[in-house]
Amino acid sequence: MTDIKKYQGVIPAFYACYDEKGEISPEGVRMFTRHLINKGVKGLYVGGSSGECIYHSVAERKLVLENVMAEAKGCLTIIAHVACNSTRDSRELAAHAESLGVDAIASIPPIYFHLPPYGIAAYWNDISAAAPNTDFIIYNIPQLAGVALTIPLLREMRKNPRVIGVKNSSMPTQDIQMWKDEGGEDFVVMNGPDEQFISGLAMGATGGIGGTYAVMPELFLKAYELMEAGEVAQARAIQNDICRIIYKLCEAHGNLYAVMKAVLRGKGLELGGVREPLPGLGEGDEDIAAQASAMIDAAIAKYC
Ligand SMILES: CC(=O)N[C@H](C=O)[C@@H](O)[C@H](O)[C@H](O)CO
Ligand SMILES: CC(=O)C(=O)O
Repeated sequence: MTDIKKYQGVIPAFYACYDEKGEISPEGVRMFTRHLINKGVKGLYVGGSSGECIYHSVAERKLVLENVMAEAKGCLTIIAHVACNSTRDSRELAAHAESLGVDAIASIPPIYFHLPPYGIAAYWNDISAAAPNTDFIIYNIPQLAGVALTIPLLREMRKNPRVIGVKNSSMPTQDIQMWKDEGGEDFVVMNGPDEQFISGLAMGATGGIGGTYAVMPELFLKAYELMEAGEVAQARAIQNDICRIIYKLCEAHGNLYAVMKAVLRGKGLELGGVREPLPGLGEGDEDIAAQASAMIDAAIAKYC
């Protein structure tokens, strides 16, 4: 039986941490993990989109997870995203994640080739079978993966007792309602789009996993707390500020993750840049990061 409480709350997506040469920095990973533990988040989503997983080798992804676990095991809920292009590599990461004692593994659908539903189910079940004692979370992100979760596919996947939930990054919050209704009371459904955090919660999401949480965890934690308490008006005020901050971050020429790491750099946390082909910071982007950082500080001072 899943302990749904483990997934109730704010789970930042972990960023890739590089040294000055652009290699994975184990020290950076540990420092960033400690930083987020100190902020009071519920857990971490490691090796997902925000973790730049698709640009990392299997060995690099293991190194990241090992260093996160060294700091966070036993004090945070850890969800390791393990999907690679091939089932073979994904299974290797799944088994590795289980050996480290993560709470759950997660997987996007197979990318590039749009496989039929039975091919997607086989991929997910093969990955899950490589971590036979670990919860499995389906990652639905149709706008990037190119294929979407459907109710028939979810029904098929729920024959696997390890499938405990969906991380839903599609834009309709209606999808959250559908997965939750199909899965039942104890089924975990995590909100993806940070711009709709409180709407996802209102539709019944268990909690959220998001790419921008790590630059402003205080705001997401406060919004979550207010939604739990039924204080929707104040939660909405925070959500509005969160959205304005995200729009500011997205004004930059550089990739969102590069800008968010610039924000964290300004707060004393050096996590490096982003791996190519993601565009790094361009002219004027430092200013945008500084403006976003000031907006974050002001919102924290106002609400937290
Ligand atoms: C498409 C995508 O990456 N979605 C992320 C996960 O659901 C979000 O957390 C975004 O990073 C966030 O909403 C910013 O747009
Ligand atoms: C943002 C997110 O959900 C990810 O990193 O996959």
